[in-house]
Parts: sequence; structure tokens; C-alpha cells
Amino acid sequence: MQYTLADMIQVFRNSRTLTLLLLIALTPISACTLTTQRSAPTLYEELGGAAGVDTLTTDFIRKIAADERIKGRYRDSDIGRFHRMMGEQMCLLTGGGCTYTGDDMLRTHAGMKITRVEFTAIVEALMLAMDKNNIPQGTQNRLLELYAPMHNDIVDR
Ligand code: HEM
Repeated sequence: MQYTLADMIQVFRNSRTLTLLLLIALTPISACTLTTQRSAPTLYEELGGAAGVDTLTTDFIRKIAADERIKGRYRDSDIGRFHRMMGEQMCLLTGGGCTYTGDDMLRTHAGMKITRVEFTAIVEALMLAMDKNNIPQGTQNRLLELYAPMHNDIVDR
């Protein structure tokens, strides 16, 4: 079949129209995707960044100090260092990009014979601290999910 010049112009016009339509159709999607990528906050940001993590870890330590099940464990500890290490670790875990300069969880807690009850008490202290800071439930759950796997390295019996 022979195409006339008019046919070819028509095809060209149609394909341009199609390209244009595709562009119009896809632009909001890609713009939307970009917006979503740019604005999706990290867990670290959801916690309020450096200031939020600092307040949360301070309150976490206060809750530990108020819990008879575990407060004795920290009697001889350098609480300033513990606070700093908790902050660095939380920042790293939640996507804040910090470097954690402390010891790993296995080495830190080795020989302490930490029980499940104590581990539960620590998690509860963190939950109370998060409640105090009005951290939404979804954010709380995401943070707790990051700590849960450490159970095996920390609990002895
Ligand atoms: C998910 C649970 C836990 C996390 C994320 C965690 C995290 C940490 C971190 C980051 C440090 C500092 C490490 C360093 O100084 O290099 C630390 C120290 C310590 N942890 Fe844990 N810990 C957890 C559970 C527990 C439990 C259940 C206990 C016992 C009640 C405990 C007792 C201690 C003590 C006593 C220290 C201080 C050690 C020292 O003075 O050198 N931890 N922990």
C-alpha cells in the first residue's frame, strides 16, 4: 500500500499527539513519584532528627532509672557514654547517617546474664519514653522492629 504525503503527515501528527498525550499522562505520575521520594521522611526525621533522638534517649534513660527491674544494672556505668552510644546507635538504625562508635551488642552485654524480663523492661522503658514524646504508634512500631532482632545477642536466659 502506498502512502500519500497527506497520510504521512497524518501519521506524524498522530504520533506527535500520542507522544504529547503520553507526556501529559506520565508527567503527574513522575512528578508525584519524585515528590513522594523527596518528601518521604526517614524514621530518624519522624523521631525529630538529632534533637528528637536526644530527647527520646534522655527520657529512655529516665524511664530505666525509674524501673526497679533494671536500674541496678547501670549503677557502675558511665551514663553519659551510655546516652551518647544509644543516640548514635538510634541515629544509625533509623537512617540518620551517624557513625556508631560503641561496642557491638553481643560484646557489650556478654556475661551480664540478661534475662527476658530485663529485655522486656528495656523495651517498655523505650515505649514509655516514646509515649511521653507523643511519637505516633506507627513510628513507635517501626523503631521497636529495629531493636527486636538484638534480643538474641543480648538475652542470655
Ligand atoms: C534492645 C535492647 C538494648 C539495646 C539496644 C542496648 C544498647 C546498649 C548500648 C548501645 C550500650 C552502650 C555500649 C557501649 O558503651 O559501647 C549498652 C550498654 C549497656 N547495656 Fe544495653 N541495650 C539493650 C538491652 C539491655 C538490657 C536488657 C540490659 C539489662 C537490663 C542492658 C544493660 C546494659 C548495661 C548495664 C550497659 C552499660 C555497660 C557499661 O557500663 O559498660 N542493655 N546497651
